Amino acid sequence: MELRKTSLPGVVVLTPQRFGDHRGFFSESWNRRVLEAAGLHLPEFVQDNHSMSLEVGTLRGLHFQAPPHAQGKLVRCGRGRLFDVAVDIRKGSPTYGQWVGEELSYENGRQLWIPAGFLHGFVTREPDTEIIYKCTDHYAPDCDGAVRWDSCGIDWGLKVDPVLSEKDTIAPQLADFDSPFTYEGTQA
Ligand SMILES: Cc1cn([C@H]2C[C@H](O)[C@@H](COP(=O)(O)OP(=O)(O)O[C@H]3O[C@@H](C)C(=O)[C@@H](O)[C@H]3O)O2)c(=O)[nH]c1=O
Repeated sequence: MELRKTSLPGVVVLTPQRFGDHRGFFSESWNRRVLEAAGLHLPEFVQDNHSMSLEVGTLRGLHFQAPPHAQGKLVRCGRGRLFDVAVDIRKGSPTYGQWVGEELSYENGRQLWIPAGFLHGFVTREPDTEIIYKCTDHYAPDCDGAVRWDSCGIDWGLKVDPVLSEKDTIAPQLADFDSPFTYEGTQA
């Protein structure tokens, strides 16, 4: 397991080991003991999500769940290729409003750990791209929230207009958004 810090403290890129042979490969996509030995202590996960997006340029985000159902997410790509993004929305954080992005693909096997207190979103870079992510809290529609994808200065690398949900089209701009999160220092 290889761990790489990003420019946002707490957001980490993980690359699990792959064992290739004539059949293909084997990889432990999640192993708490291995991660803890490498120094990353993550909260308990209670829900796994899986979605597929048909078209290149499908953009889902930027999403969060507010406390008391805030979610940390461990994200990977099951098929295809996507650009995954986290934005710090913890009030008082030295990196409030800053973003990091990482390309996650079936080929590279990378994962992104996004703690609670960050927006999450992604755009697909191949047709039929699948994303799979573990969450630290259950889905709570009443706590569900979104910020406009184009209000955080993110370079999505888009070559076409994104395919969006209705909810994501009408989300507020980051500048008009009153975040429910407060900075409490860097945490897993
Ligand atoms: C997120 C979620 C949605 N749903 C339902 C609600 C709705 O009918 C349908 C589609 O929901 P959405 O449009 O919110 O799906 P989507 O736009 O893919 O939302 C997801 O985007 C990424 C970026 C995230 O980080 C996730 O947490 C989640 O917000 O699935 C669940 O049943 N459980 C869940 O955990």
